[in-house]
Amino acid sequence: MRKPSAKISPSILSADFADLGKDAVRMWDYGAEWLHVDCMDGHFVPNLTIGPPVVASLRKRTKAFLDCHMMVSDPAFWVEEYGKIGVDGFCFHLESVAQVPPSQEDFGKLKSLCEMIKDNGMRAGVAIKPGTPAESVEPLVDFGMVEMVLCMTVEPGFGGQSFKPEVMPKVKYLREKYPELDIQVDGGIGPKTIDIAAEAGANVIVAGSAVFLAEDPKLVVTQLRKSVESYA
Ligand SMILES: O=C(CO)[C@@H](O)[C@H](O)COP(=O)(O)O
Ligand SMILES: [Co+2]
Repeated sequence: MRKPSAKISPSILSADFADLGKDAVRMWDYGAEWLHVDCMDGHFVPNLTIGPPVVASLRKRTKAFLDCHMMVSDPAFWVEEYGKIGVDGFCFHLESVAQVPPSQEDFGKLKSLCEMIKDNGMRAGVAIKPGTPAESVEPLVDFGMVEMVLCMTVEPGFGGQSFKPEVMPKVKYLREKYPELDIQVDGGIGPKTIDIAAEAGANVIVAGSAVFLAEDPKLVVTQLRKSVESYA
């Protein structure tokens, strides 16, 4: 069975924040069907980025699938507002809601959070840090609570870090177990690292600095897609 289609999601964390609208539009023009929006609250991670007003302005500018990566301590607090804005994907961190591995009580919380995300018109995704095992998210996939697992390939918080190849066995394991699952990788992905991630089975590709700092960002978007498609 082929893995799901490639989705390229440039991370606007590396864009020019004084010109976000323009950068969002040009990513769509370069062929990126998703736009990755890193929402950080300064608590879950030691960095502060953007929230609802900016995400709402982005929504007005782009037709891309708005892929919000919620690096926040209380994701449930934000669900309704992001739903109203018209965000497409709401991906919360497992570690922000549950112990690792999650307890029985945590599964109750996770289930209601995922239901809330869907009731507010968004796709639910779960993100895990490099050190969090794949097994911790299996029940969320098995019970249809999430449609995407994001395997972080750097510690969340900042763009421009180095890709962690040690995360790849986790991606491989999830791909073998779930051939139709959207598996996203995020952190340090670019032309030099994409083949490792694509071969492991990732199909949703986030790239920030590799796209925005490139001389030819369109070429990078095309290279990322080609690599994912060649390992389909
Ligand atoms: O979520 C994050 C960082 O926490 C990412 O989305 C980064 O913004 C990706 O940037 P690069 O590593 O591709 O520069
Ligand atoms: Co991200």
